[in-house]
Amino acid sequence: MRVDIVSIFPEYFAPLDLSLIGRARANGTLRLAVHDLRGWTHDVHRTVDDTPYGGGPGMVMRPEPWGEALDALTPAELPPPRLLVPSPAGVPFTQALAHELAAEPHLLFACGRYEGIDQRVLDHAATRMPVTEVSLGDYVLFGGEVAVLVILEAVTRLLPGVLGNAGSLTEESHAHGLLEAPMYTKPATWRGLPVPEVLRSGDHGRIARWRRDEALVRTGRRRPDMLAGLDPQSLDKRDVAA
Ligand SMILES: CN1CCCC[C@@H]1Cn1ccc2ccc(-c3n[nH]c(N)c3C#N)cc21
Repeated sequence: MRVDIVSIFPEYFAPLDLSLIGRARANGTLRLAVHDLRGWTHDVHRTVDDTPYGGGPGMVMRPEPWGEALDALTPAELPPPRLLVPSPAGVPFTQALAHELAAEPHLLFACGRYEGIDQRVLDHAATRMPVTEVSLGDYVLFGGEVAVLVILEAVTRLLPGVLGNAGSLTEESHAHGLLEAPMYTKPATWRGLPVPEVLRSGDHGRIARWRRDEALVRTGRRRPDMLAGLDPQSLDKRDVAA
């Protein structure tokens, strides 16, 4: 997968040299490049923002540098990338969308700042590539960089070979529509608190049932909305009893 990121704070993405993403880049699974939007400005002050038409607080990101940046990163001889624009007004970023993005050959992230990017940048881009405005959640950040870090981590871990134990992808929260069951490791008792006996029983059927039951209870208590969205086909009669 090829990933291009455009931002006025390219240094935000230094952490992408670390850990599993760093390894994915080193082995070629992920080909990532970060670009400074100011590289597409032509004035001495390298201006990327201006006052909003219609008035109001703050500044808006000018369309010209963005237009030139997106042109430079979407050469006509290559298939167009999917443009992702983090925004509080975007569609919710979910595990399902992470899987969708993990299947894309080329992602192009546009990190806005200030009050956002001039809408015409997205409208013009949509005439030549798929554009998705995406939101991490119902809270407000300073800009899109943190969102790109989150999205990139969620997507990269789904790429083949990135996670050593691909099995963990099938057992984690949101993978099967439920929150993950509680996890334990040694010692068997810690500060007087024991590990649930079933997890030390060696009975894998009982363990799987216990984990399923715990996941259902935890999801019902913390995220009843997820239970409502669960495919009834994925439940069995023992779940109903749980
Ligand atoms: C505060 N300021 C005036 C109100 C509008 C937003 C603006 C700040 N801002 C500029 C670019 C930009 C991109 C993403 C986000 C963002 N906030 N919350 C999310 N879940 C986000 C995502 N993903 C915020 C951004």
